[in-house]
Amino acid sequence: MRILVFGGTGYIGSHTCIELAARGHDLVVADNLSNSSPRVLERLQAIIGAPLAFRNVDLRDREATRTLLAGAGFDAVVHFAALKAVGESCERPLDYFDNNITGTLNLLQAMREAGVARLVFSSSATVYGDPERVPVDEDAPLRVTNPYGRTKLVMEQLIADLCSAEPGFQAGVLRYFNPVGAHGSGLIGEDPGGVPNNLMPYICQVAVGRRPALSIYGGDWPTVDGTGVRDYIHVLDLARAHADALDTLERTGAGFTVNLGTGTGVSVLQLVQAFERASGRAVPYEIVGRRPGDVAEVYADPARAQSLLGWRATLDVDAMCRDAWRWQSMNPTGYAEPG
Ligand SMILES: NC(=O)c1ccc[n+]([C@@H]2O[C@H](COP(=O)([O-])OP(=O)(O)OC[C@H]3O[C@@H](n4cnc5c(N)ncnc54)[C@H](O)[C@@H]3O)[C@@H](O)[C@H]2O)c1
Ligand SMILES: O=c1ccn([C@@H]2O[C@H](COP(=O)(O)OP(=O)(O)O[C@H]3O[C@H](CO)[C@@H](O)[C@H](O)[C@H]3O)[C@@H](O)[C@H]2O)c(=O)[nH]1
Repeated sequence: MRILVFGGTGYIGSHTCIELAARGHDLVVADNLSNSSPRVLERLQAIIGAPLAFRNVDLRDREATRTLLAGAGFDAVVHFAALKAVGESCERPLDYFDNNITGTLNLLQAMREAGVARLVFSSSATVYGDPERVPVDEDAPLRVTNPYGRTKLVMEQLIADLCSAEPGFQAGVLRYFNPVGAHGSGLIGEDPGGVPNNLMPYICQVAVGRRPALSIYGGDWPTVDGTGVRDYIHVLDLARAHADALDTLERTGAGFTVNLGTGTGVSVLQLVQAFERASGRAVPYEIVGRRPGDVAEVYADPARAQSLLGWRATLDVDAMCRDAWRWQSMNPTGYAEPG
């Protein structure tokens, strides 16, 4: 298939490009580089062993998005491009609505005009808010707790309405749990700007000496050891799911919404210990107050992804930590030049 990967220089998009290229697809990567480095492209080309077409396009630019798709012969679009920081979305909700929702509308319109009828969309477990029970399956009530989550829910709904109105249009909606880890080459990985919001990149930066200690947000949650429990999933497993989702859309002609998680909950302390084992480095931490908006325990029921896509996660927490550490130790300052 000829595939447009929007947001393809980002963390999950870049790993997915490798999987799609390995399966013989012809790729065009588009991104406005608002949260990724152009260096990703060089690294991707080194891993793939072939040139990779890149277009610097902002999804908010409707004309540029139309031009990108028009007559380009794409069979499908994989749509990663979004702003994703929960705290920032509370401070700047309009930017999130504009970037994520308007951007997605522009993309859907451009797809329609260009006759591209297959979409794989990055959604998030954030659409479940604070779930009533775990594991969470796809029929659990949807309720969001912040503007970022709202954009994901609205985008899912817009896509569902379009699929109902136009039976030829098919979408695979993928609800990711907590993506971590990196490609085994150590050449690409997660490189958040500023202070990391998420646990694994924070642990990596402590282990590599960029930050003194991890703050653990709460030691009194009703969980196995009092710290928050999440479903961490290796980004390589996640990448594979996108290729499987495209194959499933092509094979069945029917859209779907699936959770992508391992089905296993891991606490903050368990992740810290696994990381220390994998890296041989100490990760000093202190337990501080709870972070506003956090919940005790969220992990997936991944059964639907297995039955519909034939996909299940195969890489465990030790592999996630080993690969995250390889990336961080080979690139202590991420994609930026050290110094
Ligand atoms: N990483 C997570 O924890 C997580 C969890 C659930 C869902 N998701 C979703 O998965 C997708 C990918 O996440 P990621 O972790 O790779 O994030 P990322 O920020 O690394 O990648 C997103 C990419 O999209 C690009 N982009 C953003 N707005 C754009 C625009 N208007 N036009 C063109 N490009 C634009 C950014 O420059 C970046 O390269 C996002 O939609 C995110 O919301 C991520
Ligand atoms: O410095 C830190 C960072 C996180 N945590 C804890 O670690 C766990 C995981 O936190 P984080 O990595 O921030 O993930 P989530 O809070 O689960 O949120 C992520 O996963 C959600 C579900 O996919 C998405 O909606 C969010 O956008 C994404 O940030 C939670 O218990 C946090 O309290 C700490 O203790 N210290």
